[in-house]
Amino acid sequence: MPLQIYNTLKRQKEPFVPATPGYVGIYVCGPTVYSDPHLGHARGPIVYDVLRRWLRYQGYKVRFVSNITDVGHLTDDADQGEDKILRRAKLERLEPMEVAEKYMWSYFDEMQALNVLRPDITPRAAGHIPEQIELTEALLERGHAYVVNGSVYFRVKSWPAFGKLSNRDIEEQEAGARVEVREEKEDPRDFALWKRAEPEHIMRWNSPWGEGFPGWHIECSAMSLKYLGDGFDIHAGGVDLQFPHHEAEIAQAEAAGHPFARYWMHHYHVLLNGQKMAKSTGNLITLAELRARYEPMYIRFYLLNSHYRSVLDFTDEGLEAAKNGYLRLLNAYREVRRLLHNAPAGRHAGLDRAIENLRKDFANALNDDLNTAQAIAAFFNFVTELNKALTERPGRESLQAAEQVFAELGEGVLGLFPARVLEHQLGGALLDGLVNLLLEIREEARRNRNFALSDRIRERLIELGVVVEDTREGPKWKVGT
Ligand SMILES: Nc1ncnc2c1ncn2[C@@H]1O[C@H](COP(=O)(O)OP(=O)(O)OP(=O)(O)O)[C@@H](O)[C@H]1O
Ligand SMILES: [Zn+2]
Repeated sequence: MPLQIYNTLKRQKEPFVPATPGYVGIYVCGPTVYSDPHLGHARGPIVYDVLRRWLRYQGYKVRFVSNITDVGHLTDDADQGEDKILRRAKLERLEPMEVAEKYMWSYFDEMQALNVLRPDITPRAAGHIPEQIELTEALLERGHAYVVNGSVYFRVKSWPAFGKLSNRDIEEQEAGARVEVREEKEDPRDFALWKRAEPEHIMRWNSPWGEGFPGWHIECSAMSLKYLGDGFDIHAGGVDLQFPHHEAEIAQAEAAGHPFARYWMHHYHVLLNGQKMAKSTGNLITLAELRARYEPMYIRFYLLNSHYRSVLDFTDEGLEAAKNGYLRLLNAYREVRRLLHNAPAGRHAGLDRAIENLRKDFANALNDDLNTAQAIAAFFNFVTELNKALTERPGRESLQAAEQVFAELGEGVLGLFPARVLEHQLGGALLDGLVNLLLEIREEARRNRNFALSDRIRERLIELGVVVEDTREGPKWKVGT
């Protein structure tokens, strides 16, 4: 089965066919950088990271673009209120661009810790003012926008397709629209493409309409078209962005004569106490707080262990369970790597079959609208079979194939086993060698009835997080619980 993606535009799963064979362009709406990222901010980047890795694994050349909003996002969706970054700058007594820089790096650091690949391009809104002005001019020329008092608004009435993504009827929107919005708009449903800067507004640029700043939605249309071209493949973001943000993005691009994204993917929210985690409400747990308590790979595993189109209500117990599940996979991977050091040549039919099944089930899961939870379940089934096979001392060729499947699918696609985790903290040849040496000394001490020494070695290892288990075949150890 080829890759199927749930396309919000069509409200159904569809086979994914890129516009240009062999190439895929993806645009993901990134954060507005005015505070430290929370757990919710990690879901989209991790899910679309797996999408990107999966496409790449299948041989596509992927261009992955994800923006940083550093201007234009106001505290109120109806084009009123303050710029979120400017408000924070006043609070922290910083330049607005210092705020953007500070929180952009805090976001990048978190993404790196979570093993999210860097985007190929990370365009910033403030660095693309000419492109946004140009698109606004094209809309004016075609009669889809109008100028009032130095601001430019998109004329929703002129674009009947407005609402097609979120399935809203524009006439109904008219009835439901808020009445207290700025009187300068022709119609309350219209939205700002460019806004006149009041004297105290320090984030301002020259434009054909005077000094001002771009509306929030226009950056994504301008920057995605610039880097991915007309009719690009996939546009993604959180479900909260469907309306008005994505709806506006489509209207701005298409009304200016540019066919827009062909597949729209939306991930559902991470909740805390039943409510969306969000900066604006303060209902959140930051990634930094979580990382102080948990290895980032537990967090990545936790987020991938549910489907992206289901809401995920965060609990500590859920994360603890993810930790145990993750360690089960990691320890199996470690064990394979350890046994490979001196395995005799040969194959193991049961293990070979388990690897083949894993490859098949994994592909089916991801091809079914990126079902990462199902792909992880396939790994668990595999580890059960693997552990059985390991008691029968499988030969090197089969162990190598098992190592490869962990590397290719576990790390290459799911991004769960970066070198950092394998090599340093939780494994690696040196660590293996040192722990094995200590256990040999401990065995010798026991044989010599030097229990003080053997107990000391065991206790110190436990303190370091190495669990030693004495079995009939000798001591075994693993890292973690
Ligand atoms: N709780 C959440 N779960 C999943 N995705 C989220 C969550 N909150 C935000 N996102 C996504 O993160 C990206 C950045 O969003 P944004 O910077 O607007 O964050 P936010 O926390 O929702 O901010 P605000 O509360 O001010 O609206 C968007 O794609 C958005 O959909
Ligand atoms: Zn966007």
